[in-house]
Amino acid sequence: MEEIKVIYASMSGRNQHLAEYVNNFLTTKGYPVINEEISQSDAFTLADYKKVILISYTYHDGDLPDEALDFYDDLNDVDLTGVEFALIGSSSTTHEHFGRALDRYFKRLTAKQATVIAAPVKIDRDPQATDYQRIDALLNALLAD
Ligand SMILES: Cc1cc2nc3c(=O)[nH]c(=O)nc-3n(C[C@H](O)[C@H](O)[C@H](O)COP(=O)(O)O)c2cc1C
Repeated sequence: MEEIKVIYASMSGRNQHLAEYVNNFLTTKGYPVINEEISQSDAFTLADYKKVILISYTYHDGDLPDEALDFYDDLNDVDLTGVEFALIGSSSTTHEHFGRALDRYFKRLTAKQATVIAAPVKIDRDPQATDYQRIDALLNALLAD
């Protein structure tokens, strides 16, 4: 089966945990997974994949994590035609711009001809059982076609 890329940004561990959950979900179904922390991930290789899962917290005032900025800038210079993305992130409703980093990715990825398969799954801090169900549904949609 085709390799699926999972890229995550995490400062205090929640999104790293979500990346591990996603990895387990995919490998249990038999998909090979490449798992990368975002500062180690090369946006120029994204077009080599058919399916990518991007997992990120939101920082500052509704912005991307600092360690994601190079990756995000490089997205300007790639053509992602034919690549499907799913966006997931734990952030916090205590902040004004809840999970807005995911909205930024949504806009940029679609501007670069990627297909973002659904609205981002935004999770308030620690994931609950219903959040895992939302993640499962998103991943099943990503795998469906
Ligand atoms: C300084 C700071 C700024 C933050 N700003 C936002 C924000 O603007 N919007 C938001 O939804 N969450 C914000 N958060 C919350 C984090 O995104 C949230 O705690 C997230 O679960 C952290 O994920 P991690 O454990 O993977 O690092 C902020 C957290 C900190 C410490």
